[in-house]
Amino acid sequence: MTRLVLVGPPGAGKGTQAVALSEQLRVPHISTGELFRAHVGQETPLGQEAKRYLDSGELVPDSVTNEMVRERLAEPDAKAGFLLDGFPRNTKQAEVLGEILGEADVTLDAVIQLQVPEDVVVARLMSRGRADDTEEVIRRRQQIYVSETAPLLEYYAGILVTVDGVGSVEEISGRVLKALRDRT
Ligand SMILES: Nc1ncnc2c1ncn2[C@@H]1O[C@H](COP(=O)(O)OP(=O)(O)O)[C@@H](O)[C@H]1O
Repeated sequence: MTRLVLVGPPGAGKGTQAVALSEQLRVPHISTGELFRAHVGQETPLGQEAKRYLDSGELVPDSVTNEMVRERLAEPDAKAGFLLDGFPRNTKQAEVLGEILGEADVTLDAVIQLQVPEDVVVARLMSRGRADDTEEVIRRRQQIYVSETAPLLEYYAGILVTVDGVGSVEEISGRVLKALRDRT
């Protein structure tokens, strides 16, 4: 049970849970948002391309995102497993992920959905204060989640594990680990 994807609206706590879960499961945490922010911070060509999308809350074009993920998954530490956070974010990206894994003859074990009511999500984001956490950009990211990312729940219906994302960090990671155990 080591190749996992974490899905949930912005503010669902994916990043926080991913850190806790990747420690417990001993797999690398791969966050596309963090990878993009690192590129922007280091002013790489990819970062220069991605910056305006991050600033506005739009998705970075699939061609850029997919290549970045492909390279990250090719690194040795991702061979035995990974926890993807923020990717895929639409069904096209999910298809590309399927191709990347197919080339290595492996498949996803589970897609974990963190379920959090929208008012809780917005309150969390407003108090977080990251550069892209202004009200307008938050609203745009939520819209994109509904229109682009939520269809993944259908796409992954067969391996979807839905977990209540309201509670303490430990409570929620405990729920995820239990749900993964109960599944097999
Ligand atoms: N898979 C992806 N495809 C396209 N853009 C992405 C992807 N992952 C992250 N991004 C970009 O990075 C931004 C921040 O992502 P992330 O850190 O996951 O934040 P959040 O989960 O709060 O939306 C997104 O708004 C988007 O611009």
